[in-house]
Formats: sequence, structure tokens, C-alpha cells
Amino acid sequence: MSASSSFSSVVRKRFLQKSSSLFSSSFLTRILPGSVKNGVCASSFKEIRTTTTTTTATTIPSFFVQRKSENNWCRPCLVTIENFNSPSSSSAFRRSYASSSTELMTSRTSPTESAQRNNKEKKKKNKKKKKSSTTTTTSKTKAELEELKTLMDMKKPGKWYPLARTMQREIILHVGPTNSGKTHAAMERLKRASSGVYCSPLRLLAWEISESLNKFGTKCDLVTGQELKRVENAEHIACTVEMVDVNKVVDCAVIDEIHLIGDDFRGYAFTRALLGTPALEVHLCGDTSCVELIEKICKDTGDKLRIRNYERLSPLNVAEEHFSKKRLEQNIEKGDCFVAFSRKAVYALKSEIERRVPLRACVIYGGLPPEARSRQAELFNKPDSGYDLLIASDAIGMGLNLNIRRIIFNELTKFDGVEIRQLSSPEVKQIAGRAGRYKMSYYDKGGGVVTTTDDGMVLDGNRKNGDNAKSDIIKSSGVSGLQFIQNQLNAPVEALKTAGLAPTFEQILEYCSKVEGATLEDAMKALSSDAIVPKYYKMRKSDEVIRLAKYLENLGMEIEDHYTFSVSPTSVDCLHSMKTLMNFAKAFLNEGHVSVKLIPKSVNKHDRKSRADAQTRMNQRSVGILATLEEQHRAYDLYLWFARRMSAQFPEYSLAEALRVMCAHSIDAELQKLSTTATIESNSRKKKSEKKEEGSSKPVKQIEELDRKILRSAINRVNEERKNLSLLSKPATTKKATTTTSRQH
Ligand SMILES: Nc1ncnc2c1ncn2[C@@H]1O[C@H](COP(=O)(O)OP(=O)(O)OP(=O)(O)O)[C@@H](O)[C@H]1O
Repeated sequence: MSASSSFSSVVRKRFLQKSSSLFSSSFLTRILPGSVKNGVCASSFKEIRTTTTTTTATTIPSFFVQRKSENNWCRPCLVTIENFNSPSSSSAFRRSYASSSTELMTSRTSPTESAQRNNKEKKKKNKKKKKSSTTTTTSKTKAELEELKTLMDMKKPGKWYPLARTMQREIILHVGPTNSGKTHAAMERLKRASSGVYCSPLRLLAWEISESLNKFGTKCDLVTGQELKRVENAEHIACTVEMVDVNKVVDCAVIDEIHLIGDDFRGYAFTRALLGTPALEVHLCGDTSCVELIEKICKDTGDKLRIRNYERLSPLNVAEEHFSKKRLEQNIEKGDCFVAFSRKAVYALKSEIERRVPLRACVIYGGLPPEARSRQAELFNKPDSGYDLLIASDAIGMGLNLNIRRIIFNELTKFDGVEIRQLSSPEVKQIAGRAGRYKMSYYDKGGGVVTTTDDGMVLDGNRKNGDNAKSDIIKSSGVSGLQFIQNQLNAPVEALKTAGLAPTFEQILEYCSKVEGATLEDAMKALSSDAIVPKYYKMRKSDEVIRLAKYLENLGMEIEDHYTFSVSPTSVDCLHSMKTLMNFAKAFLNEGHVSVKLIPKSVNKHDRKSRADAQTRMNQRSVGILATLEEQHRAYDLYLWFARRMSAQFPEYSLAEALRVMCAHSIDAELQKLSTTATIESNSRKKKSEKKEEGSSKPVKQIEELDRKILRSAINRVNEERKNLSLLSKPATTKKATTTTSRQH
């Protein structure tokens, strides 16, 4: 069988089902000058045909695919099989195709069928496992080893993604420090393009961009792991970087915070977006650390690269004196943002500050849902909201436009999941850079200021182990907190050495089929450690995925489902998250459909026997409630994530969405309460007028009213979902299948 016909059999079916890339004939002529033969892309072309396309260098077999969409035939789509012909990367196309489709894997069977099939598979697998545990990978033949070697060969990522490779792309790299206008420049271009995609490192940022593009009049869809919001006739998409469609051709793409390409965990998604986005113009925004790496990658792909350098738009000064917490009452000013690196520290600071001064503080930290973060940012930015301070973790370093005058580092070290370490230079630059944002209140009043509290320098004998270590680092460095900040801001940018890559599901499948008895965990470990990649690439750190794969292994899922569950956004260190995942997995296997009701209740872990004063106990209780709400919110998010991929098995999408909205509003209300109680106390101590108290409880009432409205709409949705569920309990009906599928696409 020739390469092209084997390719055809593999891909034909999948393309008919899924291809959504649309080309016009004029577009094809533009991307492949003089190469489109005999009018292949004429509008009358109505089926898949194998043909030959001549590029400037070689003759390569390719496909023109056309798909019927509602009443009209779509324009044809071109796929080359250059990589398919190369023995060293026999599945290069499938790999690149899969890398888009695995982001949104859909189930192909009805829930009942799936449950039955899963049970059978489970038994079969357990039998197979027992057998194969004796025949280990040591008994591999030479041919098998050769095949494995081929699978591990990922020496040419620059040749993957055939669709992008057929295009003459222009890459424009916008580099500069924070607040230098690089994203603004790229967005100006995107707004005016006839079609485009914005790839965001954060969901929050994707929401903001889709909202601002729609407001501007450029219709824009929103696509994240959990959401899909279609706008009629939209030609633009704002998505999280993991969700970018490498099969959809657009005129212009923007990949924000491209320096994250070097991140050990998420870097692979940026690499995929960079290599695979089929756009004529690709704008990359980031700091100067990634210039050399991008140059190397573009050399491999053959894309034209232009670099544009930017300077900071407003000054950023290090204060002459540190911020003395002892004299907090005298030193604090509106527009101050205190930075701490744990949820606990953020709330402790908020409580302390609100007790001592009659000002209220917003909070922003990683665990806070994006909706709540966005509302906290809005409250802080609004001049008359009653919130003038911000207490935040490094979650403010990216995305949010905040009206900060002064950044005050309360800590200069952070726990990074492994150890307590000093803040790195890029971290200090990214966080400090938030002060004095261009075109906001303080940029023309001397710009931004950065300082530290005295905590950064003083060694406190009463501190616990971790805290002592924290002080020791600073002490041993022999510099004061302010000097440390100045040094980190002045430090030259360190060039990124490697870009992330991740094994795709197709490769994992291939590994499991080649190595008898290999589990998902084995495949991921082997592919992460043994894959051969160019020296400026690295395989993604998959520790969490591997841990989840291991955790779920004994359930005996089909490998495809096992993979989907393992890559789900489950926090392995959170008991509630793990329990939720296990409940979902068991119901998925045994019932074939999963209900939101399976999300376990969160337990409020606040210390009821605390001997603190009444006020502190009240605050502790609120912080405890917030923690449980955050857990619940993450669980609804997880449900939505699955519902986007397996809509038939996770049918309660709208219910989960309504509950998530309610939960986010409850978080807002609890945050308001937390501020209100602290402010009331602070006010009464300072004998302030009662007027302020009334004002402060008003937003709480508004939010409660909003919650009631959402609750009512949620009840309506529940009733609707129940109707759907009763349909589900009958033998698989076509009606169900159509409703769920239409929601996905
Ligand atoms: N030419 C401009 N006209 C109006 N506003 C601008 C202009 N350039 C930048 N801004 C505004 O300045 C702020 C910073 O710009 P932008 O977000 O593009 O910077 P950046 O370099 O991408 O920063 P960061 O990496 O910190 O996000 C934004 O609020 C942006 O809207």
C-alpha cells in the first residue's frame, strides 16, 4: 500500500467528520503561489480527492477536502502528507492532527453503550494485565525496538503541522518589558484583520479579549477548556492557548505571553500554537528572553520572522525607603498593592490592614475563580467603589489591567511546590511592572513605585521552620529587601534555552500497541524521558498527569477515556478535587452518564476551637467558607471541562454552568462580608459615622439579590436537565445525541 493510500484510509473518515478548515481559491493561490493545479480548488469540487501539489521545493501528495455544511458546500481544505512519507515520522500528520483533536476529544458512543463496553473492557484488561505482567518489555524483538525508536524520534517538530507548513507565514515578534504596549499593537492588527485568533495564557484574559473585541464591533467567539460561546457570523476567536484550532485558517493570530513557551508544564501548548496555527500573520508578544529561541524555531519552520522592540511606557521607580508596617497607618496610601504568596498570607494581610486603617482591600490570588478575580479587579479600579487597596499573589503578574500606584512586596520568597526560594528576576519584573500602568490614574503622576515591607529583611526568632528558611535566604544574600528588588529589576534578561513539547494521545496509543502490557503511565513516562528531541526543545513535565493516570489505573478504563481523565484539570493535591474525579470516573464507567450531584460537599476546615477574639474568629470562618466555595467552583469547572469533551456522558452542562455562576457570586458576597465586618470594626474603633456602614452593606444586598435571580434560573435549568436525564435513562435516543453534539460544535 502506498503512503498516500494508507494516509487516505487513516485520515479520510476523520476529515469528513471533523475538518473545519476553510480555504478560498484565492487564498490557496496566495499561500502556494503557482502551485494549485488545474483549478482543484474550484467551488464545484465536492469530495475528497488525492492529488499532487507542487510547492517551490518539492512535489508532495496532498488532499483537498470538502465538507457539506448545512445547505452549502464548504470551500476545500488542503492537507499535505510530506511528513507521512518520511519513515522517521510515520505518524507525523496524525500526531499533529491529533494534537488538535485531543484537546477536545468527543465520545463516539451513547452513554449506555459506553458503560457496557467499559465493563467488558475492564474485565478483558484485567485478564490481559495479569498475563502481561509476566511478559515484560525486556522480551521485545529487534524489529519492535526499531519501531519504538521511530516512535521516540521527534527530531523535527519544525516539520509538523502540515497545514501551517504549506503556508508562507510571517511571524512578528513584539518584545519588551511589561507595560510597553506590545499586546496593544498586536491587538490593533487583530481587530482589523478579516479573521483571527487570540491565544491567551489565561481564561480570564480570553474572556476580556472576546468581550473587548465584541464591544469594538469585531465579532468574536470564546473558546476555553470549559466554555464555548459562539457569536453569530464571528470570524474571530479568543481562546486559551491549549484550545487553538490548528486546522482553522485565519488571516491573523496573536499568541500572548509567548515567553511561557519555556515553561516546564504549559510550554508545549505555546509551542503547538506557534508551530501549528495556520495564519498568514502570527503576532507573538512577550519579553526579550525568547528572541533567540523563536529565531531557531522559525528557521526550522521556514517562516519569515520580524522582531519589534518596545520600551516601557511609564517609569517604574524603586522607593528610597522600605514600607514600615509598624507605621502602616501613616504610610499606607490609596492605590497600594501588597504582594504575598499564599492564600493564607493574603487574607492575614487583608485582615490586619483593614483592622488598622479605615480602607478596604480587594484580593486576587491563584485559587480565586477567574470571575471573582475579574470583579475584584473591577472594584479596585473603580474610583468610587469603596475599595482602595489590593492584596494579591503573583496572580496579578499576568493579564489584568490594574490601577496600582505602588507595589509593596510583603515577601521576597515563595514556595514553588518543591522548595522555598527567592523570587526570580522575571517574577519581580512581572509583578513590579503592574505599578503605574499606562493610561491609568498613576502613569502621569510619576509612574509606578515598588518597595518592600520590613519583613523582607528582619530575622524573626519566633518564626516557624519555613519562615526561618525564608529569612535565611534573604539574610545570606547579604542585601536588603530594596537592594534585592533593584538587583532583580536590573538583572539582564536570561535567554530561554528550550521550548516545551508534549507527547500526543496518538503517540501514547502507538506506544501501548507496540509494548505489550504497557499502561498509560508507562507510555507517558517512556515518551517523556526517552523521546529524542532537538536540543532547543524539551518534553513537558507530566508528573501530575502520570499521578492521575496511576490513580485511575485500577478502574480499567479504555485507554482513550483513561487519557482524557488523566489530563483533566484536576488538582492532585486537593482531596476534594480527587474525590470529585473518582466519583465522575466511577459513574462514567458504571452508569454511562455523570450527574453534577456527584460532586461531594466541601467541608469547612476552619478551626472552630480557635481562641482568637470574636472578630478574628468571624474572619476565619469567612475565609473557611471561601475555601469551600473555591473547591466547589473548581469541581463545577471540572464537570464543564468533561461536558465539553463527552457531552453524552456529562449531560448537565447548563446546570453545572448555573451552579458555577452562583458559586462565583457567593464568593463575591463572602468577600464583601469579610471586608464589611473588618471595616465596621475598624470604623467603630475610629468612631466614624454610620453612613459608611450602610454604604458597605449595600453591595452585599445587591449580590444577594443577584444570587436569588441566578438561583431561580438554575432551578429552571435543573428541570430542563431532568427532562433530558429521563430521556437518557431510556435506550439511547437520537434526540439526545443531537442536542449534545450540537452544543459542542
Ligand atoms: N498606543 C496606545 N494607545 C492607548 N493605550 C495604549 C497604547 N499602548 C498601550 N496602551 C495601554 O497601555 C497598557 C499596557 O499596554 P499592553 O498591555 O499592550 O502592554 P504590554 O507590554 O503587553 O504589557 P504586559 O506584558 O504587562 O501585559 C494597556 O492598558 C494598553 O491598553
